[in-house]
Amino acid sequence: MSATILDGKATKDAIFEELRPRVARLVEQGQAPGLATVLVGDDPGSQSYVRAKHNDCAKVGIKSIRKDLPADVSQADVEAVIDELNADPECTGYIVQLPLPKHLDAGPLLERMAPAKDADGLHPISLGRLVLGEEAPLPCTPRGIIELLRRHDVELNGARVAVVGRGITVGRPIGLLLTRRSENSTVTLCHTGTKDLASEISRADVVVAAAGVPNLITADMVKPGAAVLDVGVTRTEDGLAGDVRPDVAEVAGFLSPNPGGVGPMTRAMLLTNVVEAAERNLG
Ligand SMILES: Nc1nc(=O)c2c([nH]1)NC[C@@H]1CN(c3ccc(C(=O)N[C@@H](CCC(=O)O)C(=O)O)cc3)C=[N+]21
Repeated sequence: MSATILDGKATKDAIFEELRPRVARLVEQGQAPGLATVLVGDDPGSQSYVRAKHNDCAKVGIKSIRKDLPADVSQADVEAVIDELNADPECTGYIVQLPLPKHLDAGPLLERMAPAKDADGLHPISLGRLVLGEEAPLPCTPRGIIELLRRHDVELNGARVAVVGRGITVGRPIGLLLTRRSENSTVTLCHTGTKDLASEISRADVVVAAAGVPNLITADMVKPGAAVLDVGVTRTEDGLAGDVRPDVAEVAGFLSPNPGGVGPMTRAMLLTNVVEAAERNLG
């Protein structure tokens, strides 16, 4: 048996097709969505992610604005850029690309962003609204994972989901989404303090591997037929490695590859958040 591939790239393309007419309608109504990115420094990985986001915007007709700042920019100068984007009517949503250089204090910068323009869904106000069950932009990677599963008819209602990793962008928030009534999953959050990871994984119908530990999830742990999402990426001497060992494909029912899985879905959800924010502005 070999797993059905959860193709994030093709699914992203399908979502872009759905966004294009919504963007055109917003433009007609004078509410053109505009995504801005704030990028500090010249990390090649970050630069390539940001470039991809601007290419995506061009594909669906969203205006995009780039704020590229030098690696040694001061906290005050980043604050000034954030204030400028908060005030700019052409920017309806934006992100500050993470990680930021160590001399910058990320928390106060992210909190300074206007919550209505939070395209990542990671602003403390957005995360608070998610906990409260209020409408808010949703964190892009968790939302992308759920969308990828839904579009491949993977059952979430009543499913046992094992999440591995408690990071802010994926592991911590995804349980909030999956345990809403609309998803109705039962979630176990595993982390470095988990006593028996293999036994937690073996019970799961869906495994979300977001630990950033290469090959952490192995075929012997996975319940036959389970859906496994490889979210972690680590740069190793032999190139990029995911959290899921390739032999998992022989046991899993569904597998999201890395690259080509959750990464493109994250970008599709970023643009979805921007379009939805512009639609909310229309009322
Ligand atoms: N404020 C902020 N928001 C983010 O969403 C954010 C961030 N900072 N910092 C870094 C991480 C990482 N991230 C990725 C998004 C898409 C791909 C993606 O599309 N990857 C392609 C491959 C792209 C390539 O090969 O370069 C794939 O998986 O197929 C990867 C990684 C978003 N992040």
